[in-house]
Amino acid sequence: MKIALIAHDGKKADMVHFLSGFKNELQGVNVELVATGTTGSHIEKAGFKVQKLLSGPYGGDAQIAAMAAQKELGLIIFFRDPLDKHPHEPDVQMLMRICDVHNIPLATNPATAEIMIKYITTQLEWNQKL
Ligand SMILES: O=C(CO)COP(=O)(O)O
Repeated sequence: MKIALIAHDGKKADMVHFLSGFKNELQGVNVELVATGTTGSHIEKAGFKVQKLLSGPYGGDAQIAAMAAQKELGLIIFFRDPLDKHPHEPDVQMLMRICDVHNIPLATNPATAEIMIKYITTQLEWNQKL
């Protein structure tokens, strides 16, 4: 399963902290990570293998939306910063709309993402044992 990761600048540290907490679980299952450019660089530095797309403001969110529309993603984790402005807000809205159009799970905060990651890693672990 492919998981897309995106974090606004004010939430990048939260993303790295979150993923690091699930490193063992994620490494034990068949999960591929894809991320917008700068988020991907942070994740890579934390020791994860990740496919990096364009930076968000340069089209990275749109690339993730295209992957979602083509059913290439099992889950999107997007830690948005609700206290900051973003020049590419239309792309952000478009990504969230595409997730709803195609019924793609989208976690926009760590509490939701934790529930999803725990569920997914348990299910994948179970399937890999079958
Ligand atoms: O802007 C973003 C999400 O809207 C994230 O993009 P970066 O990961 O390139 O900073």
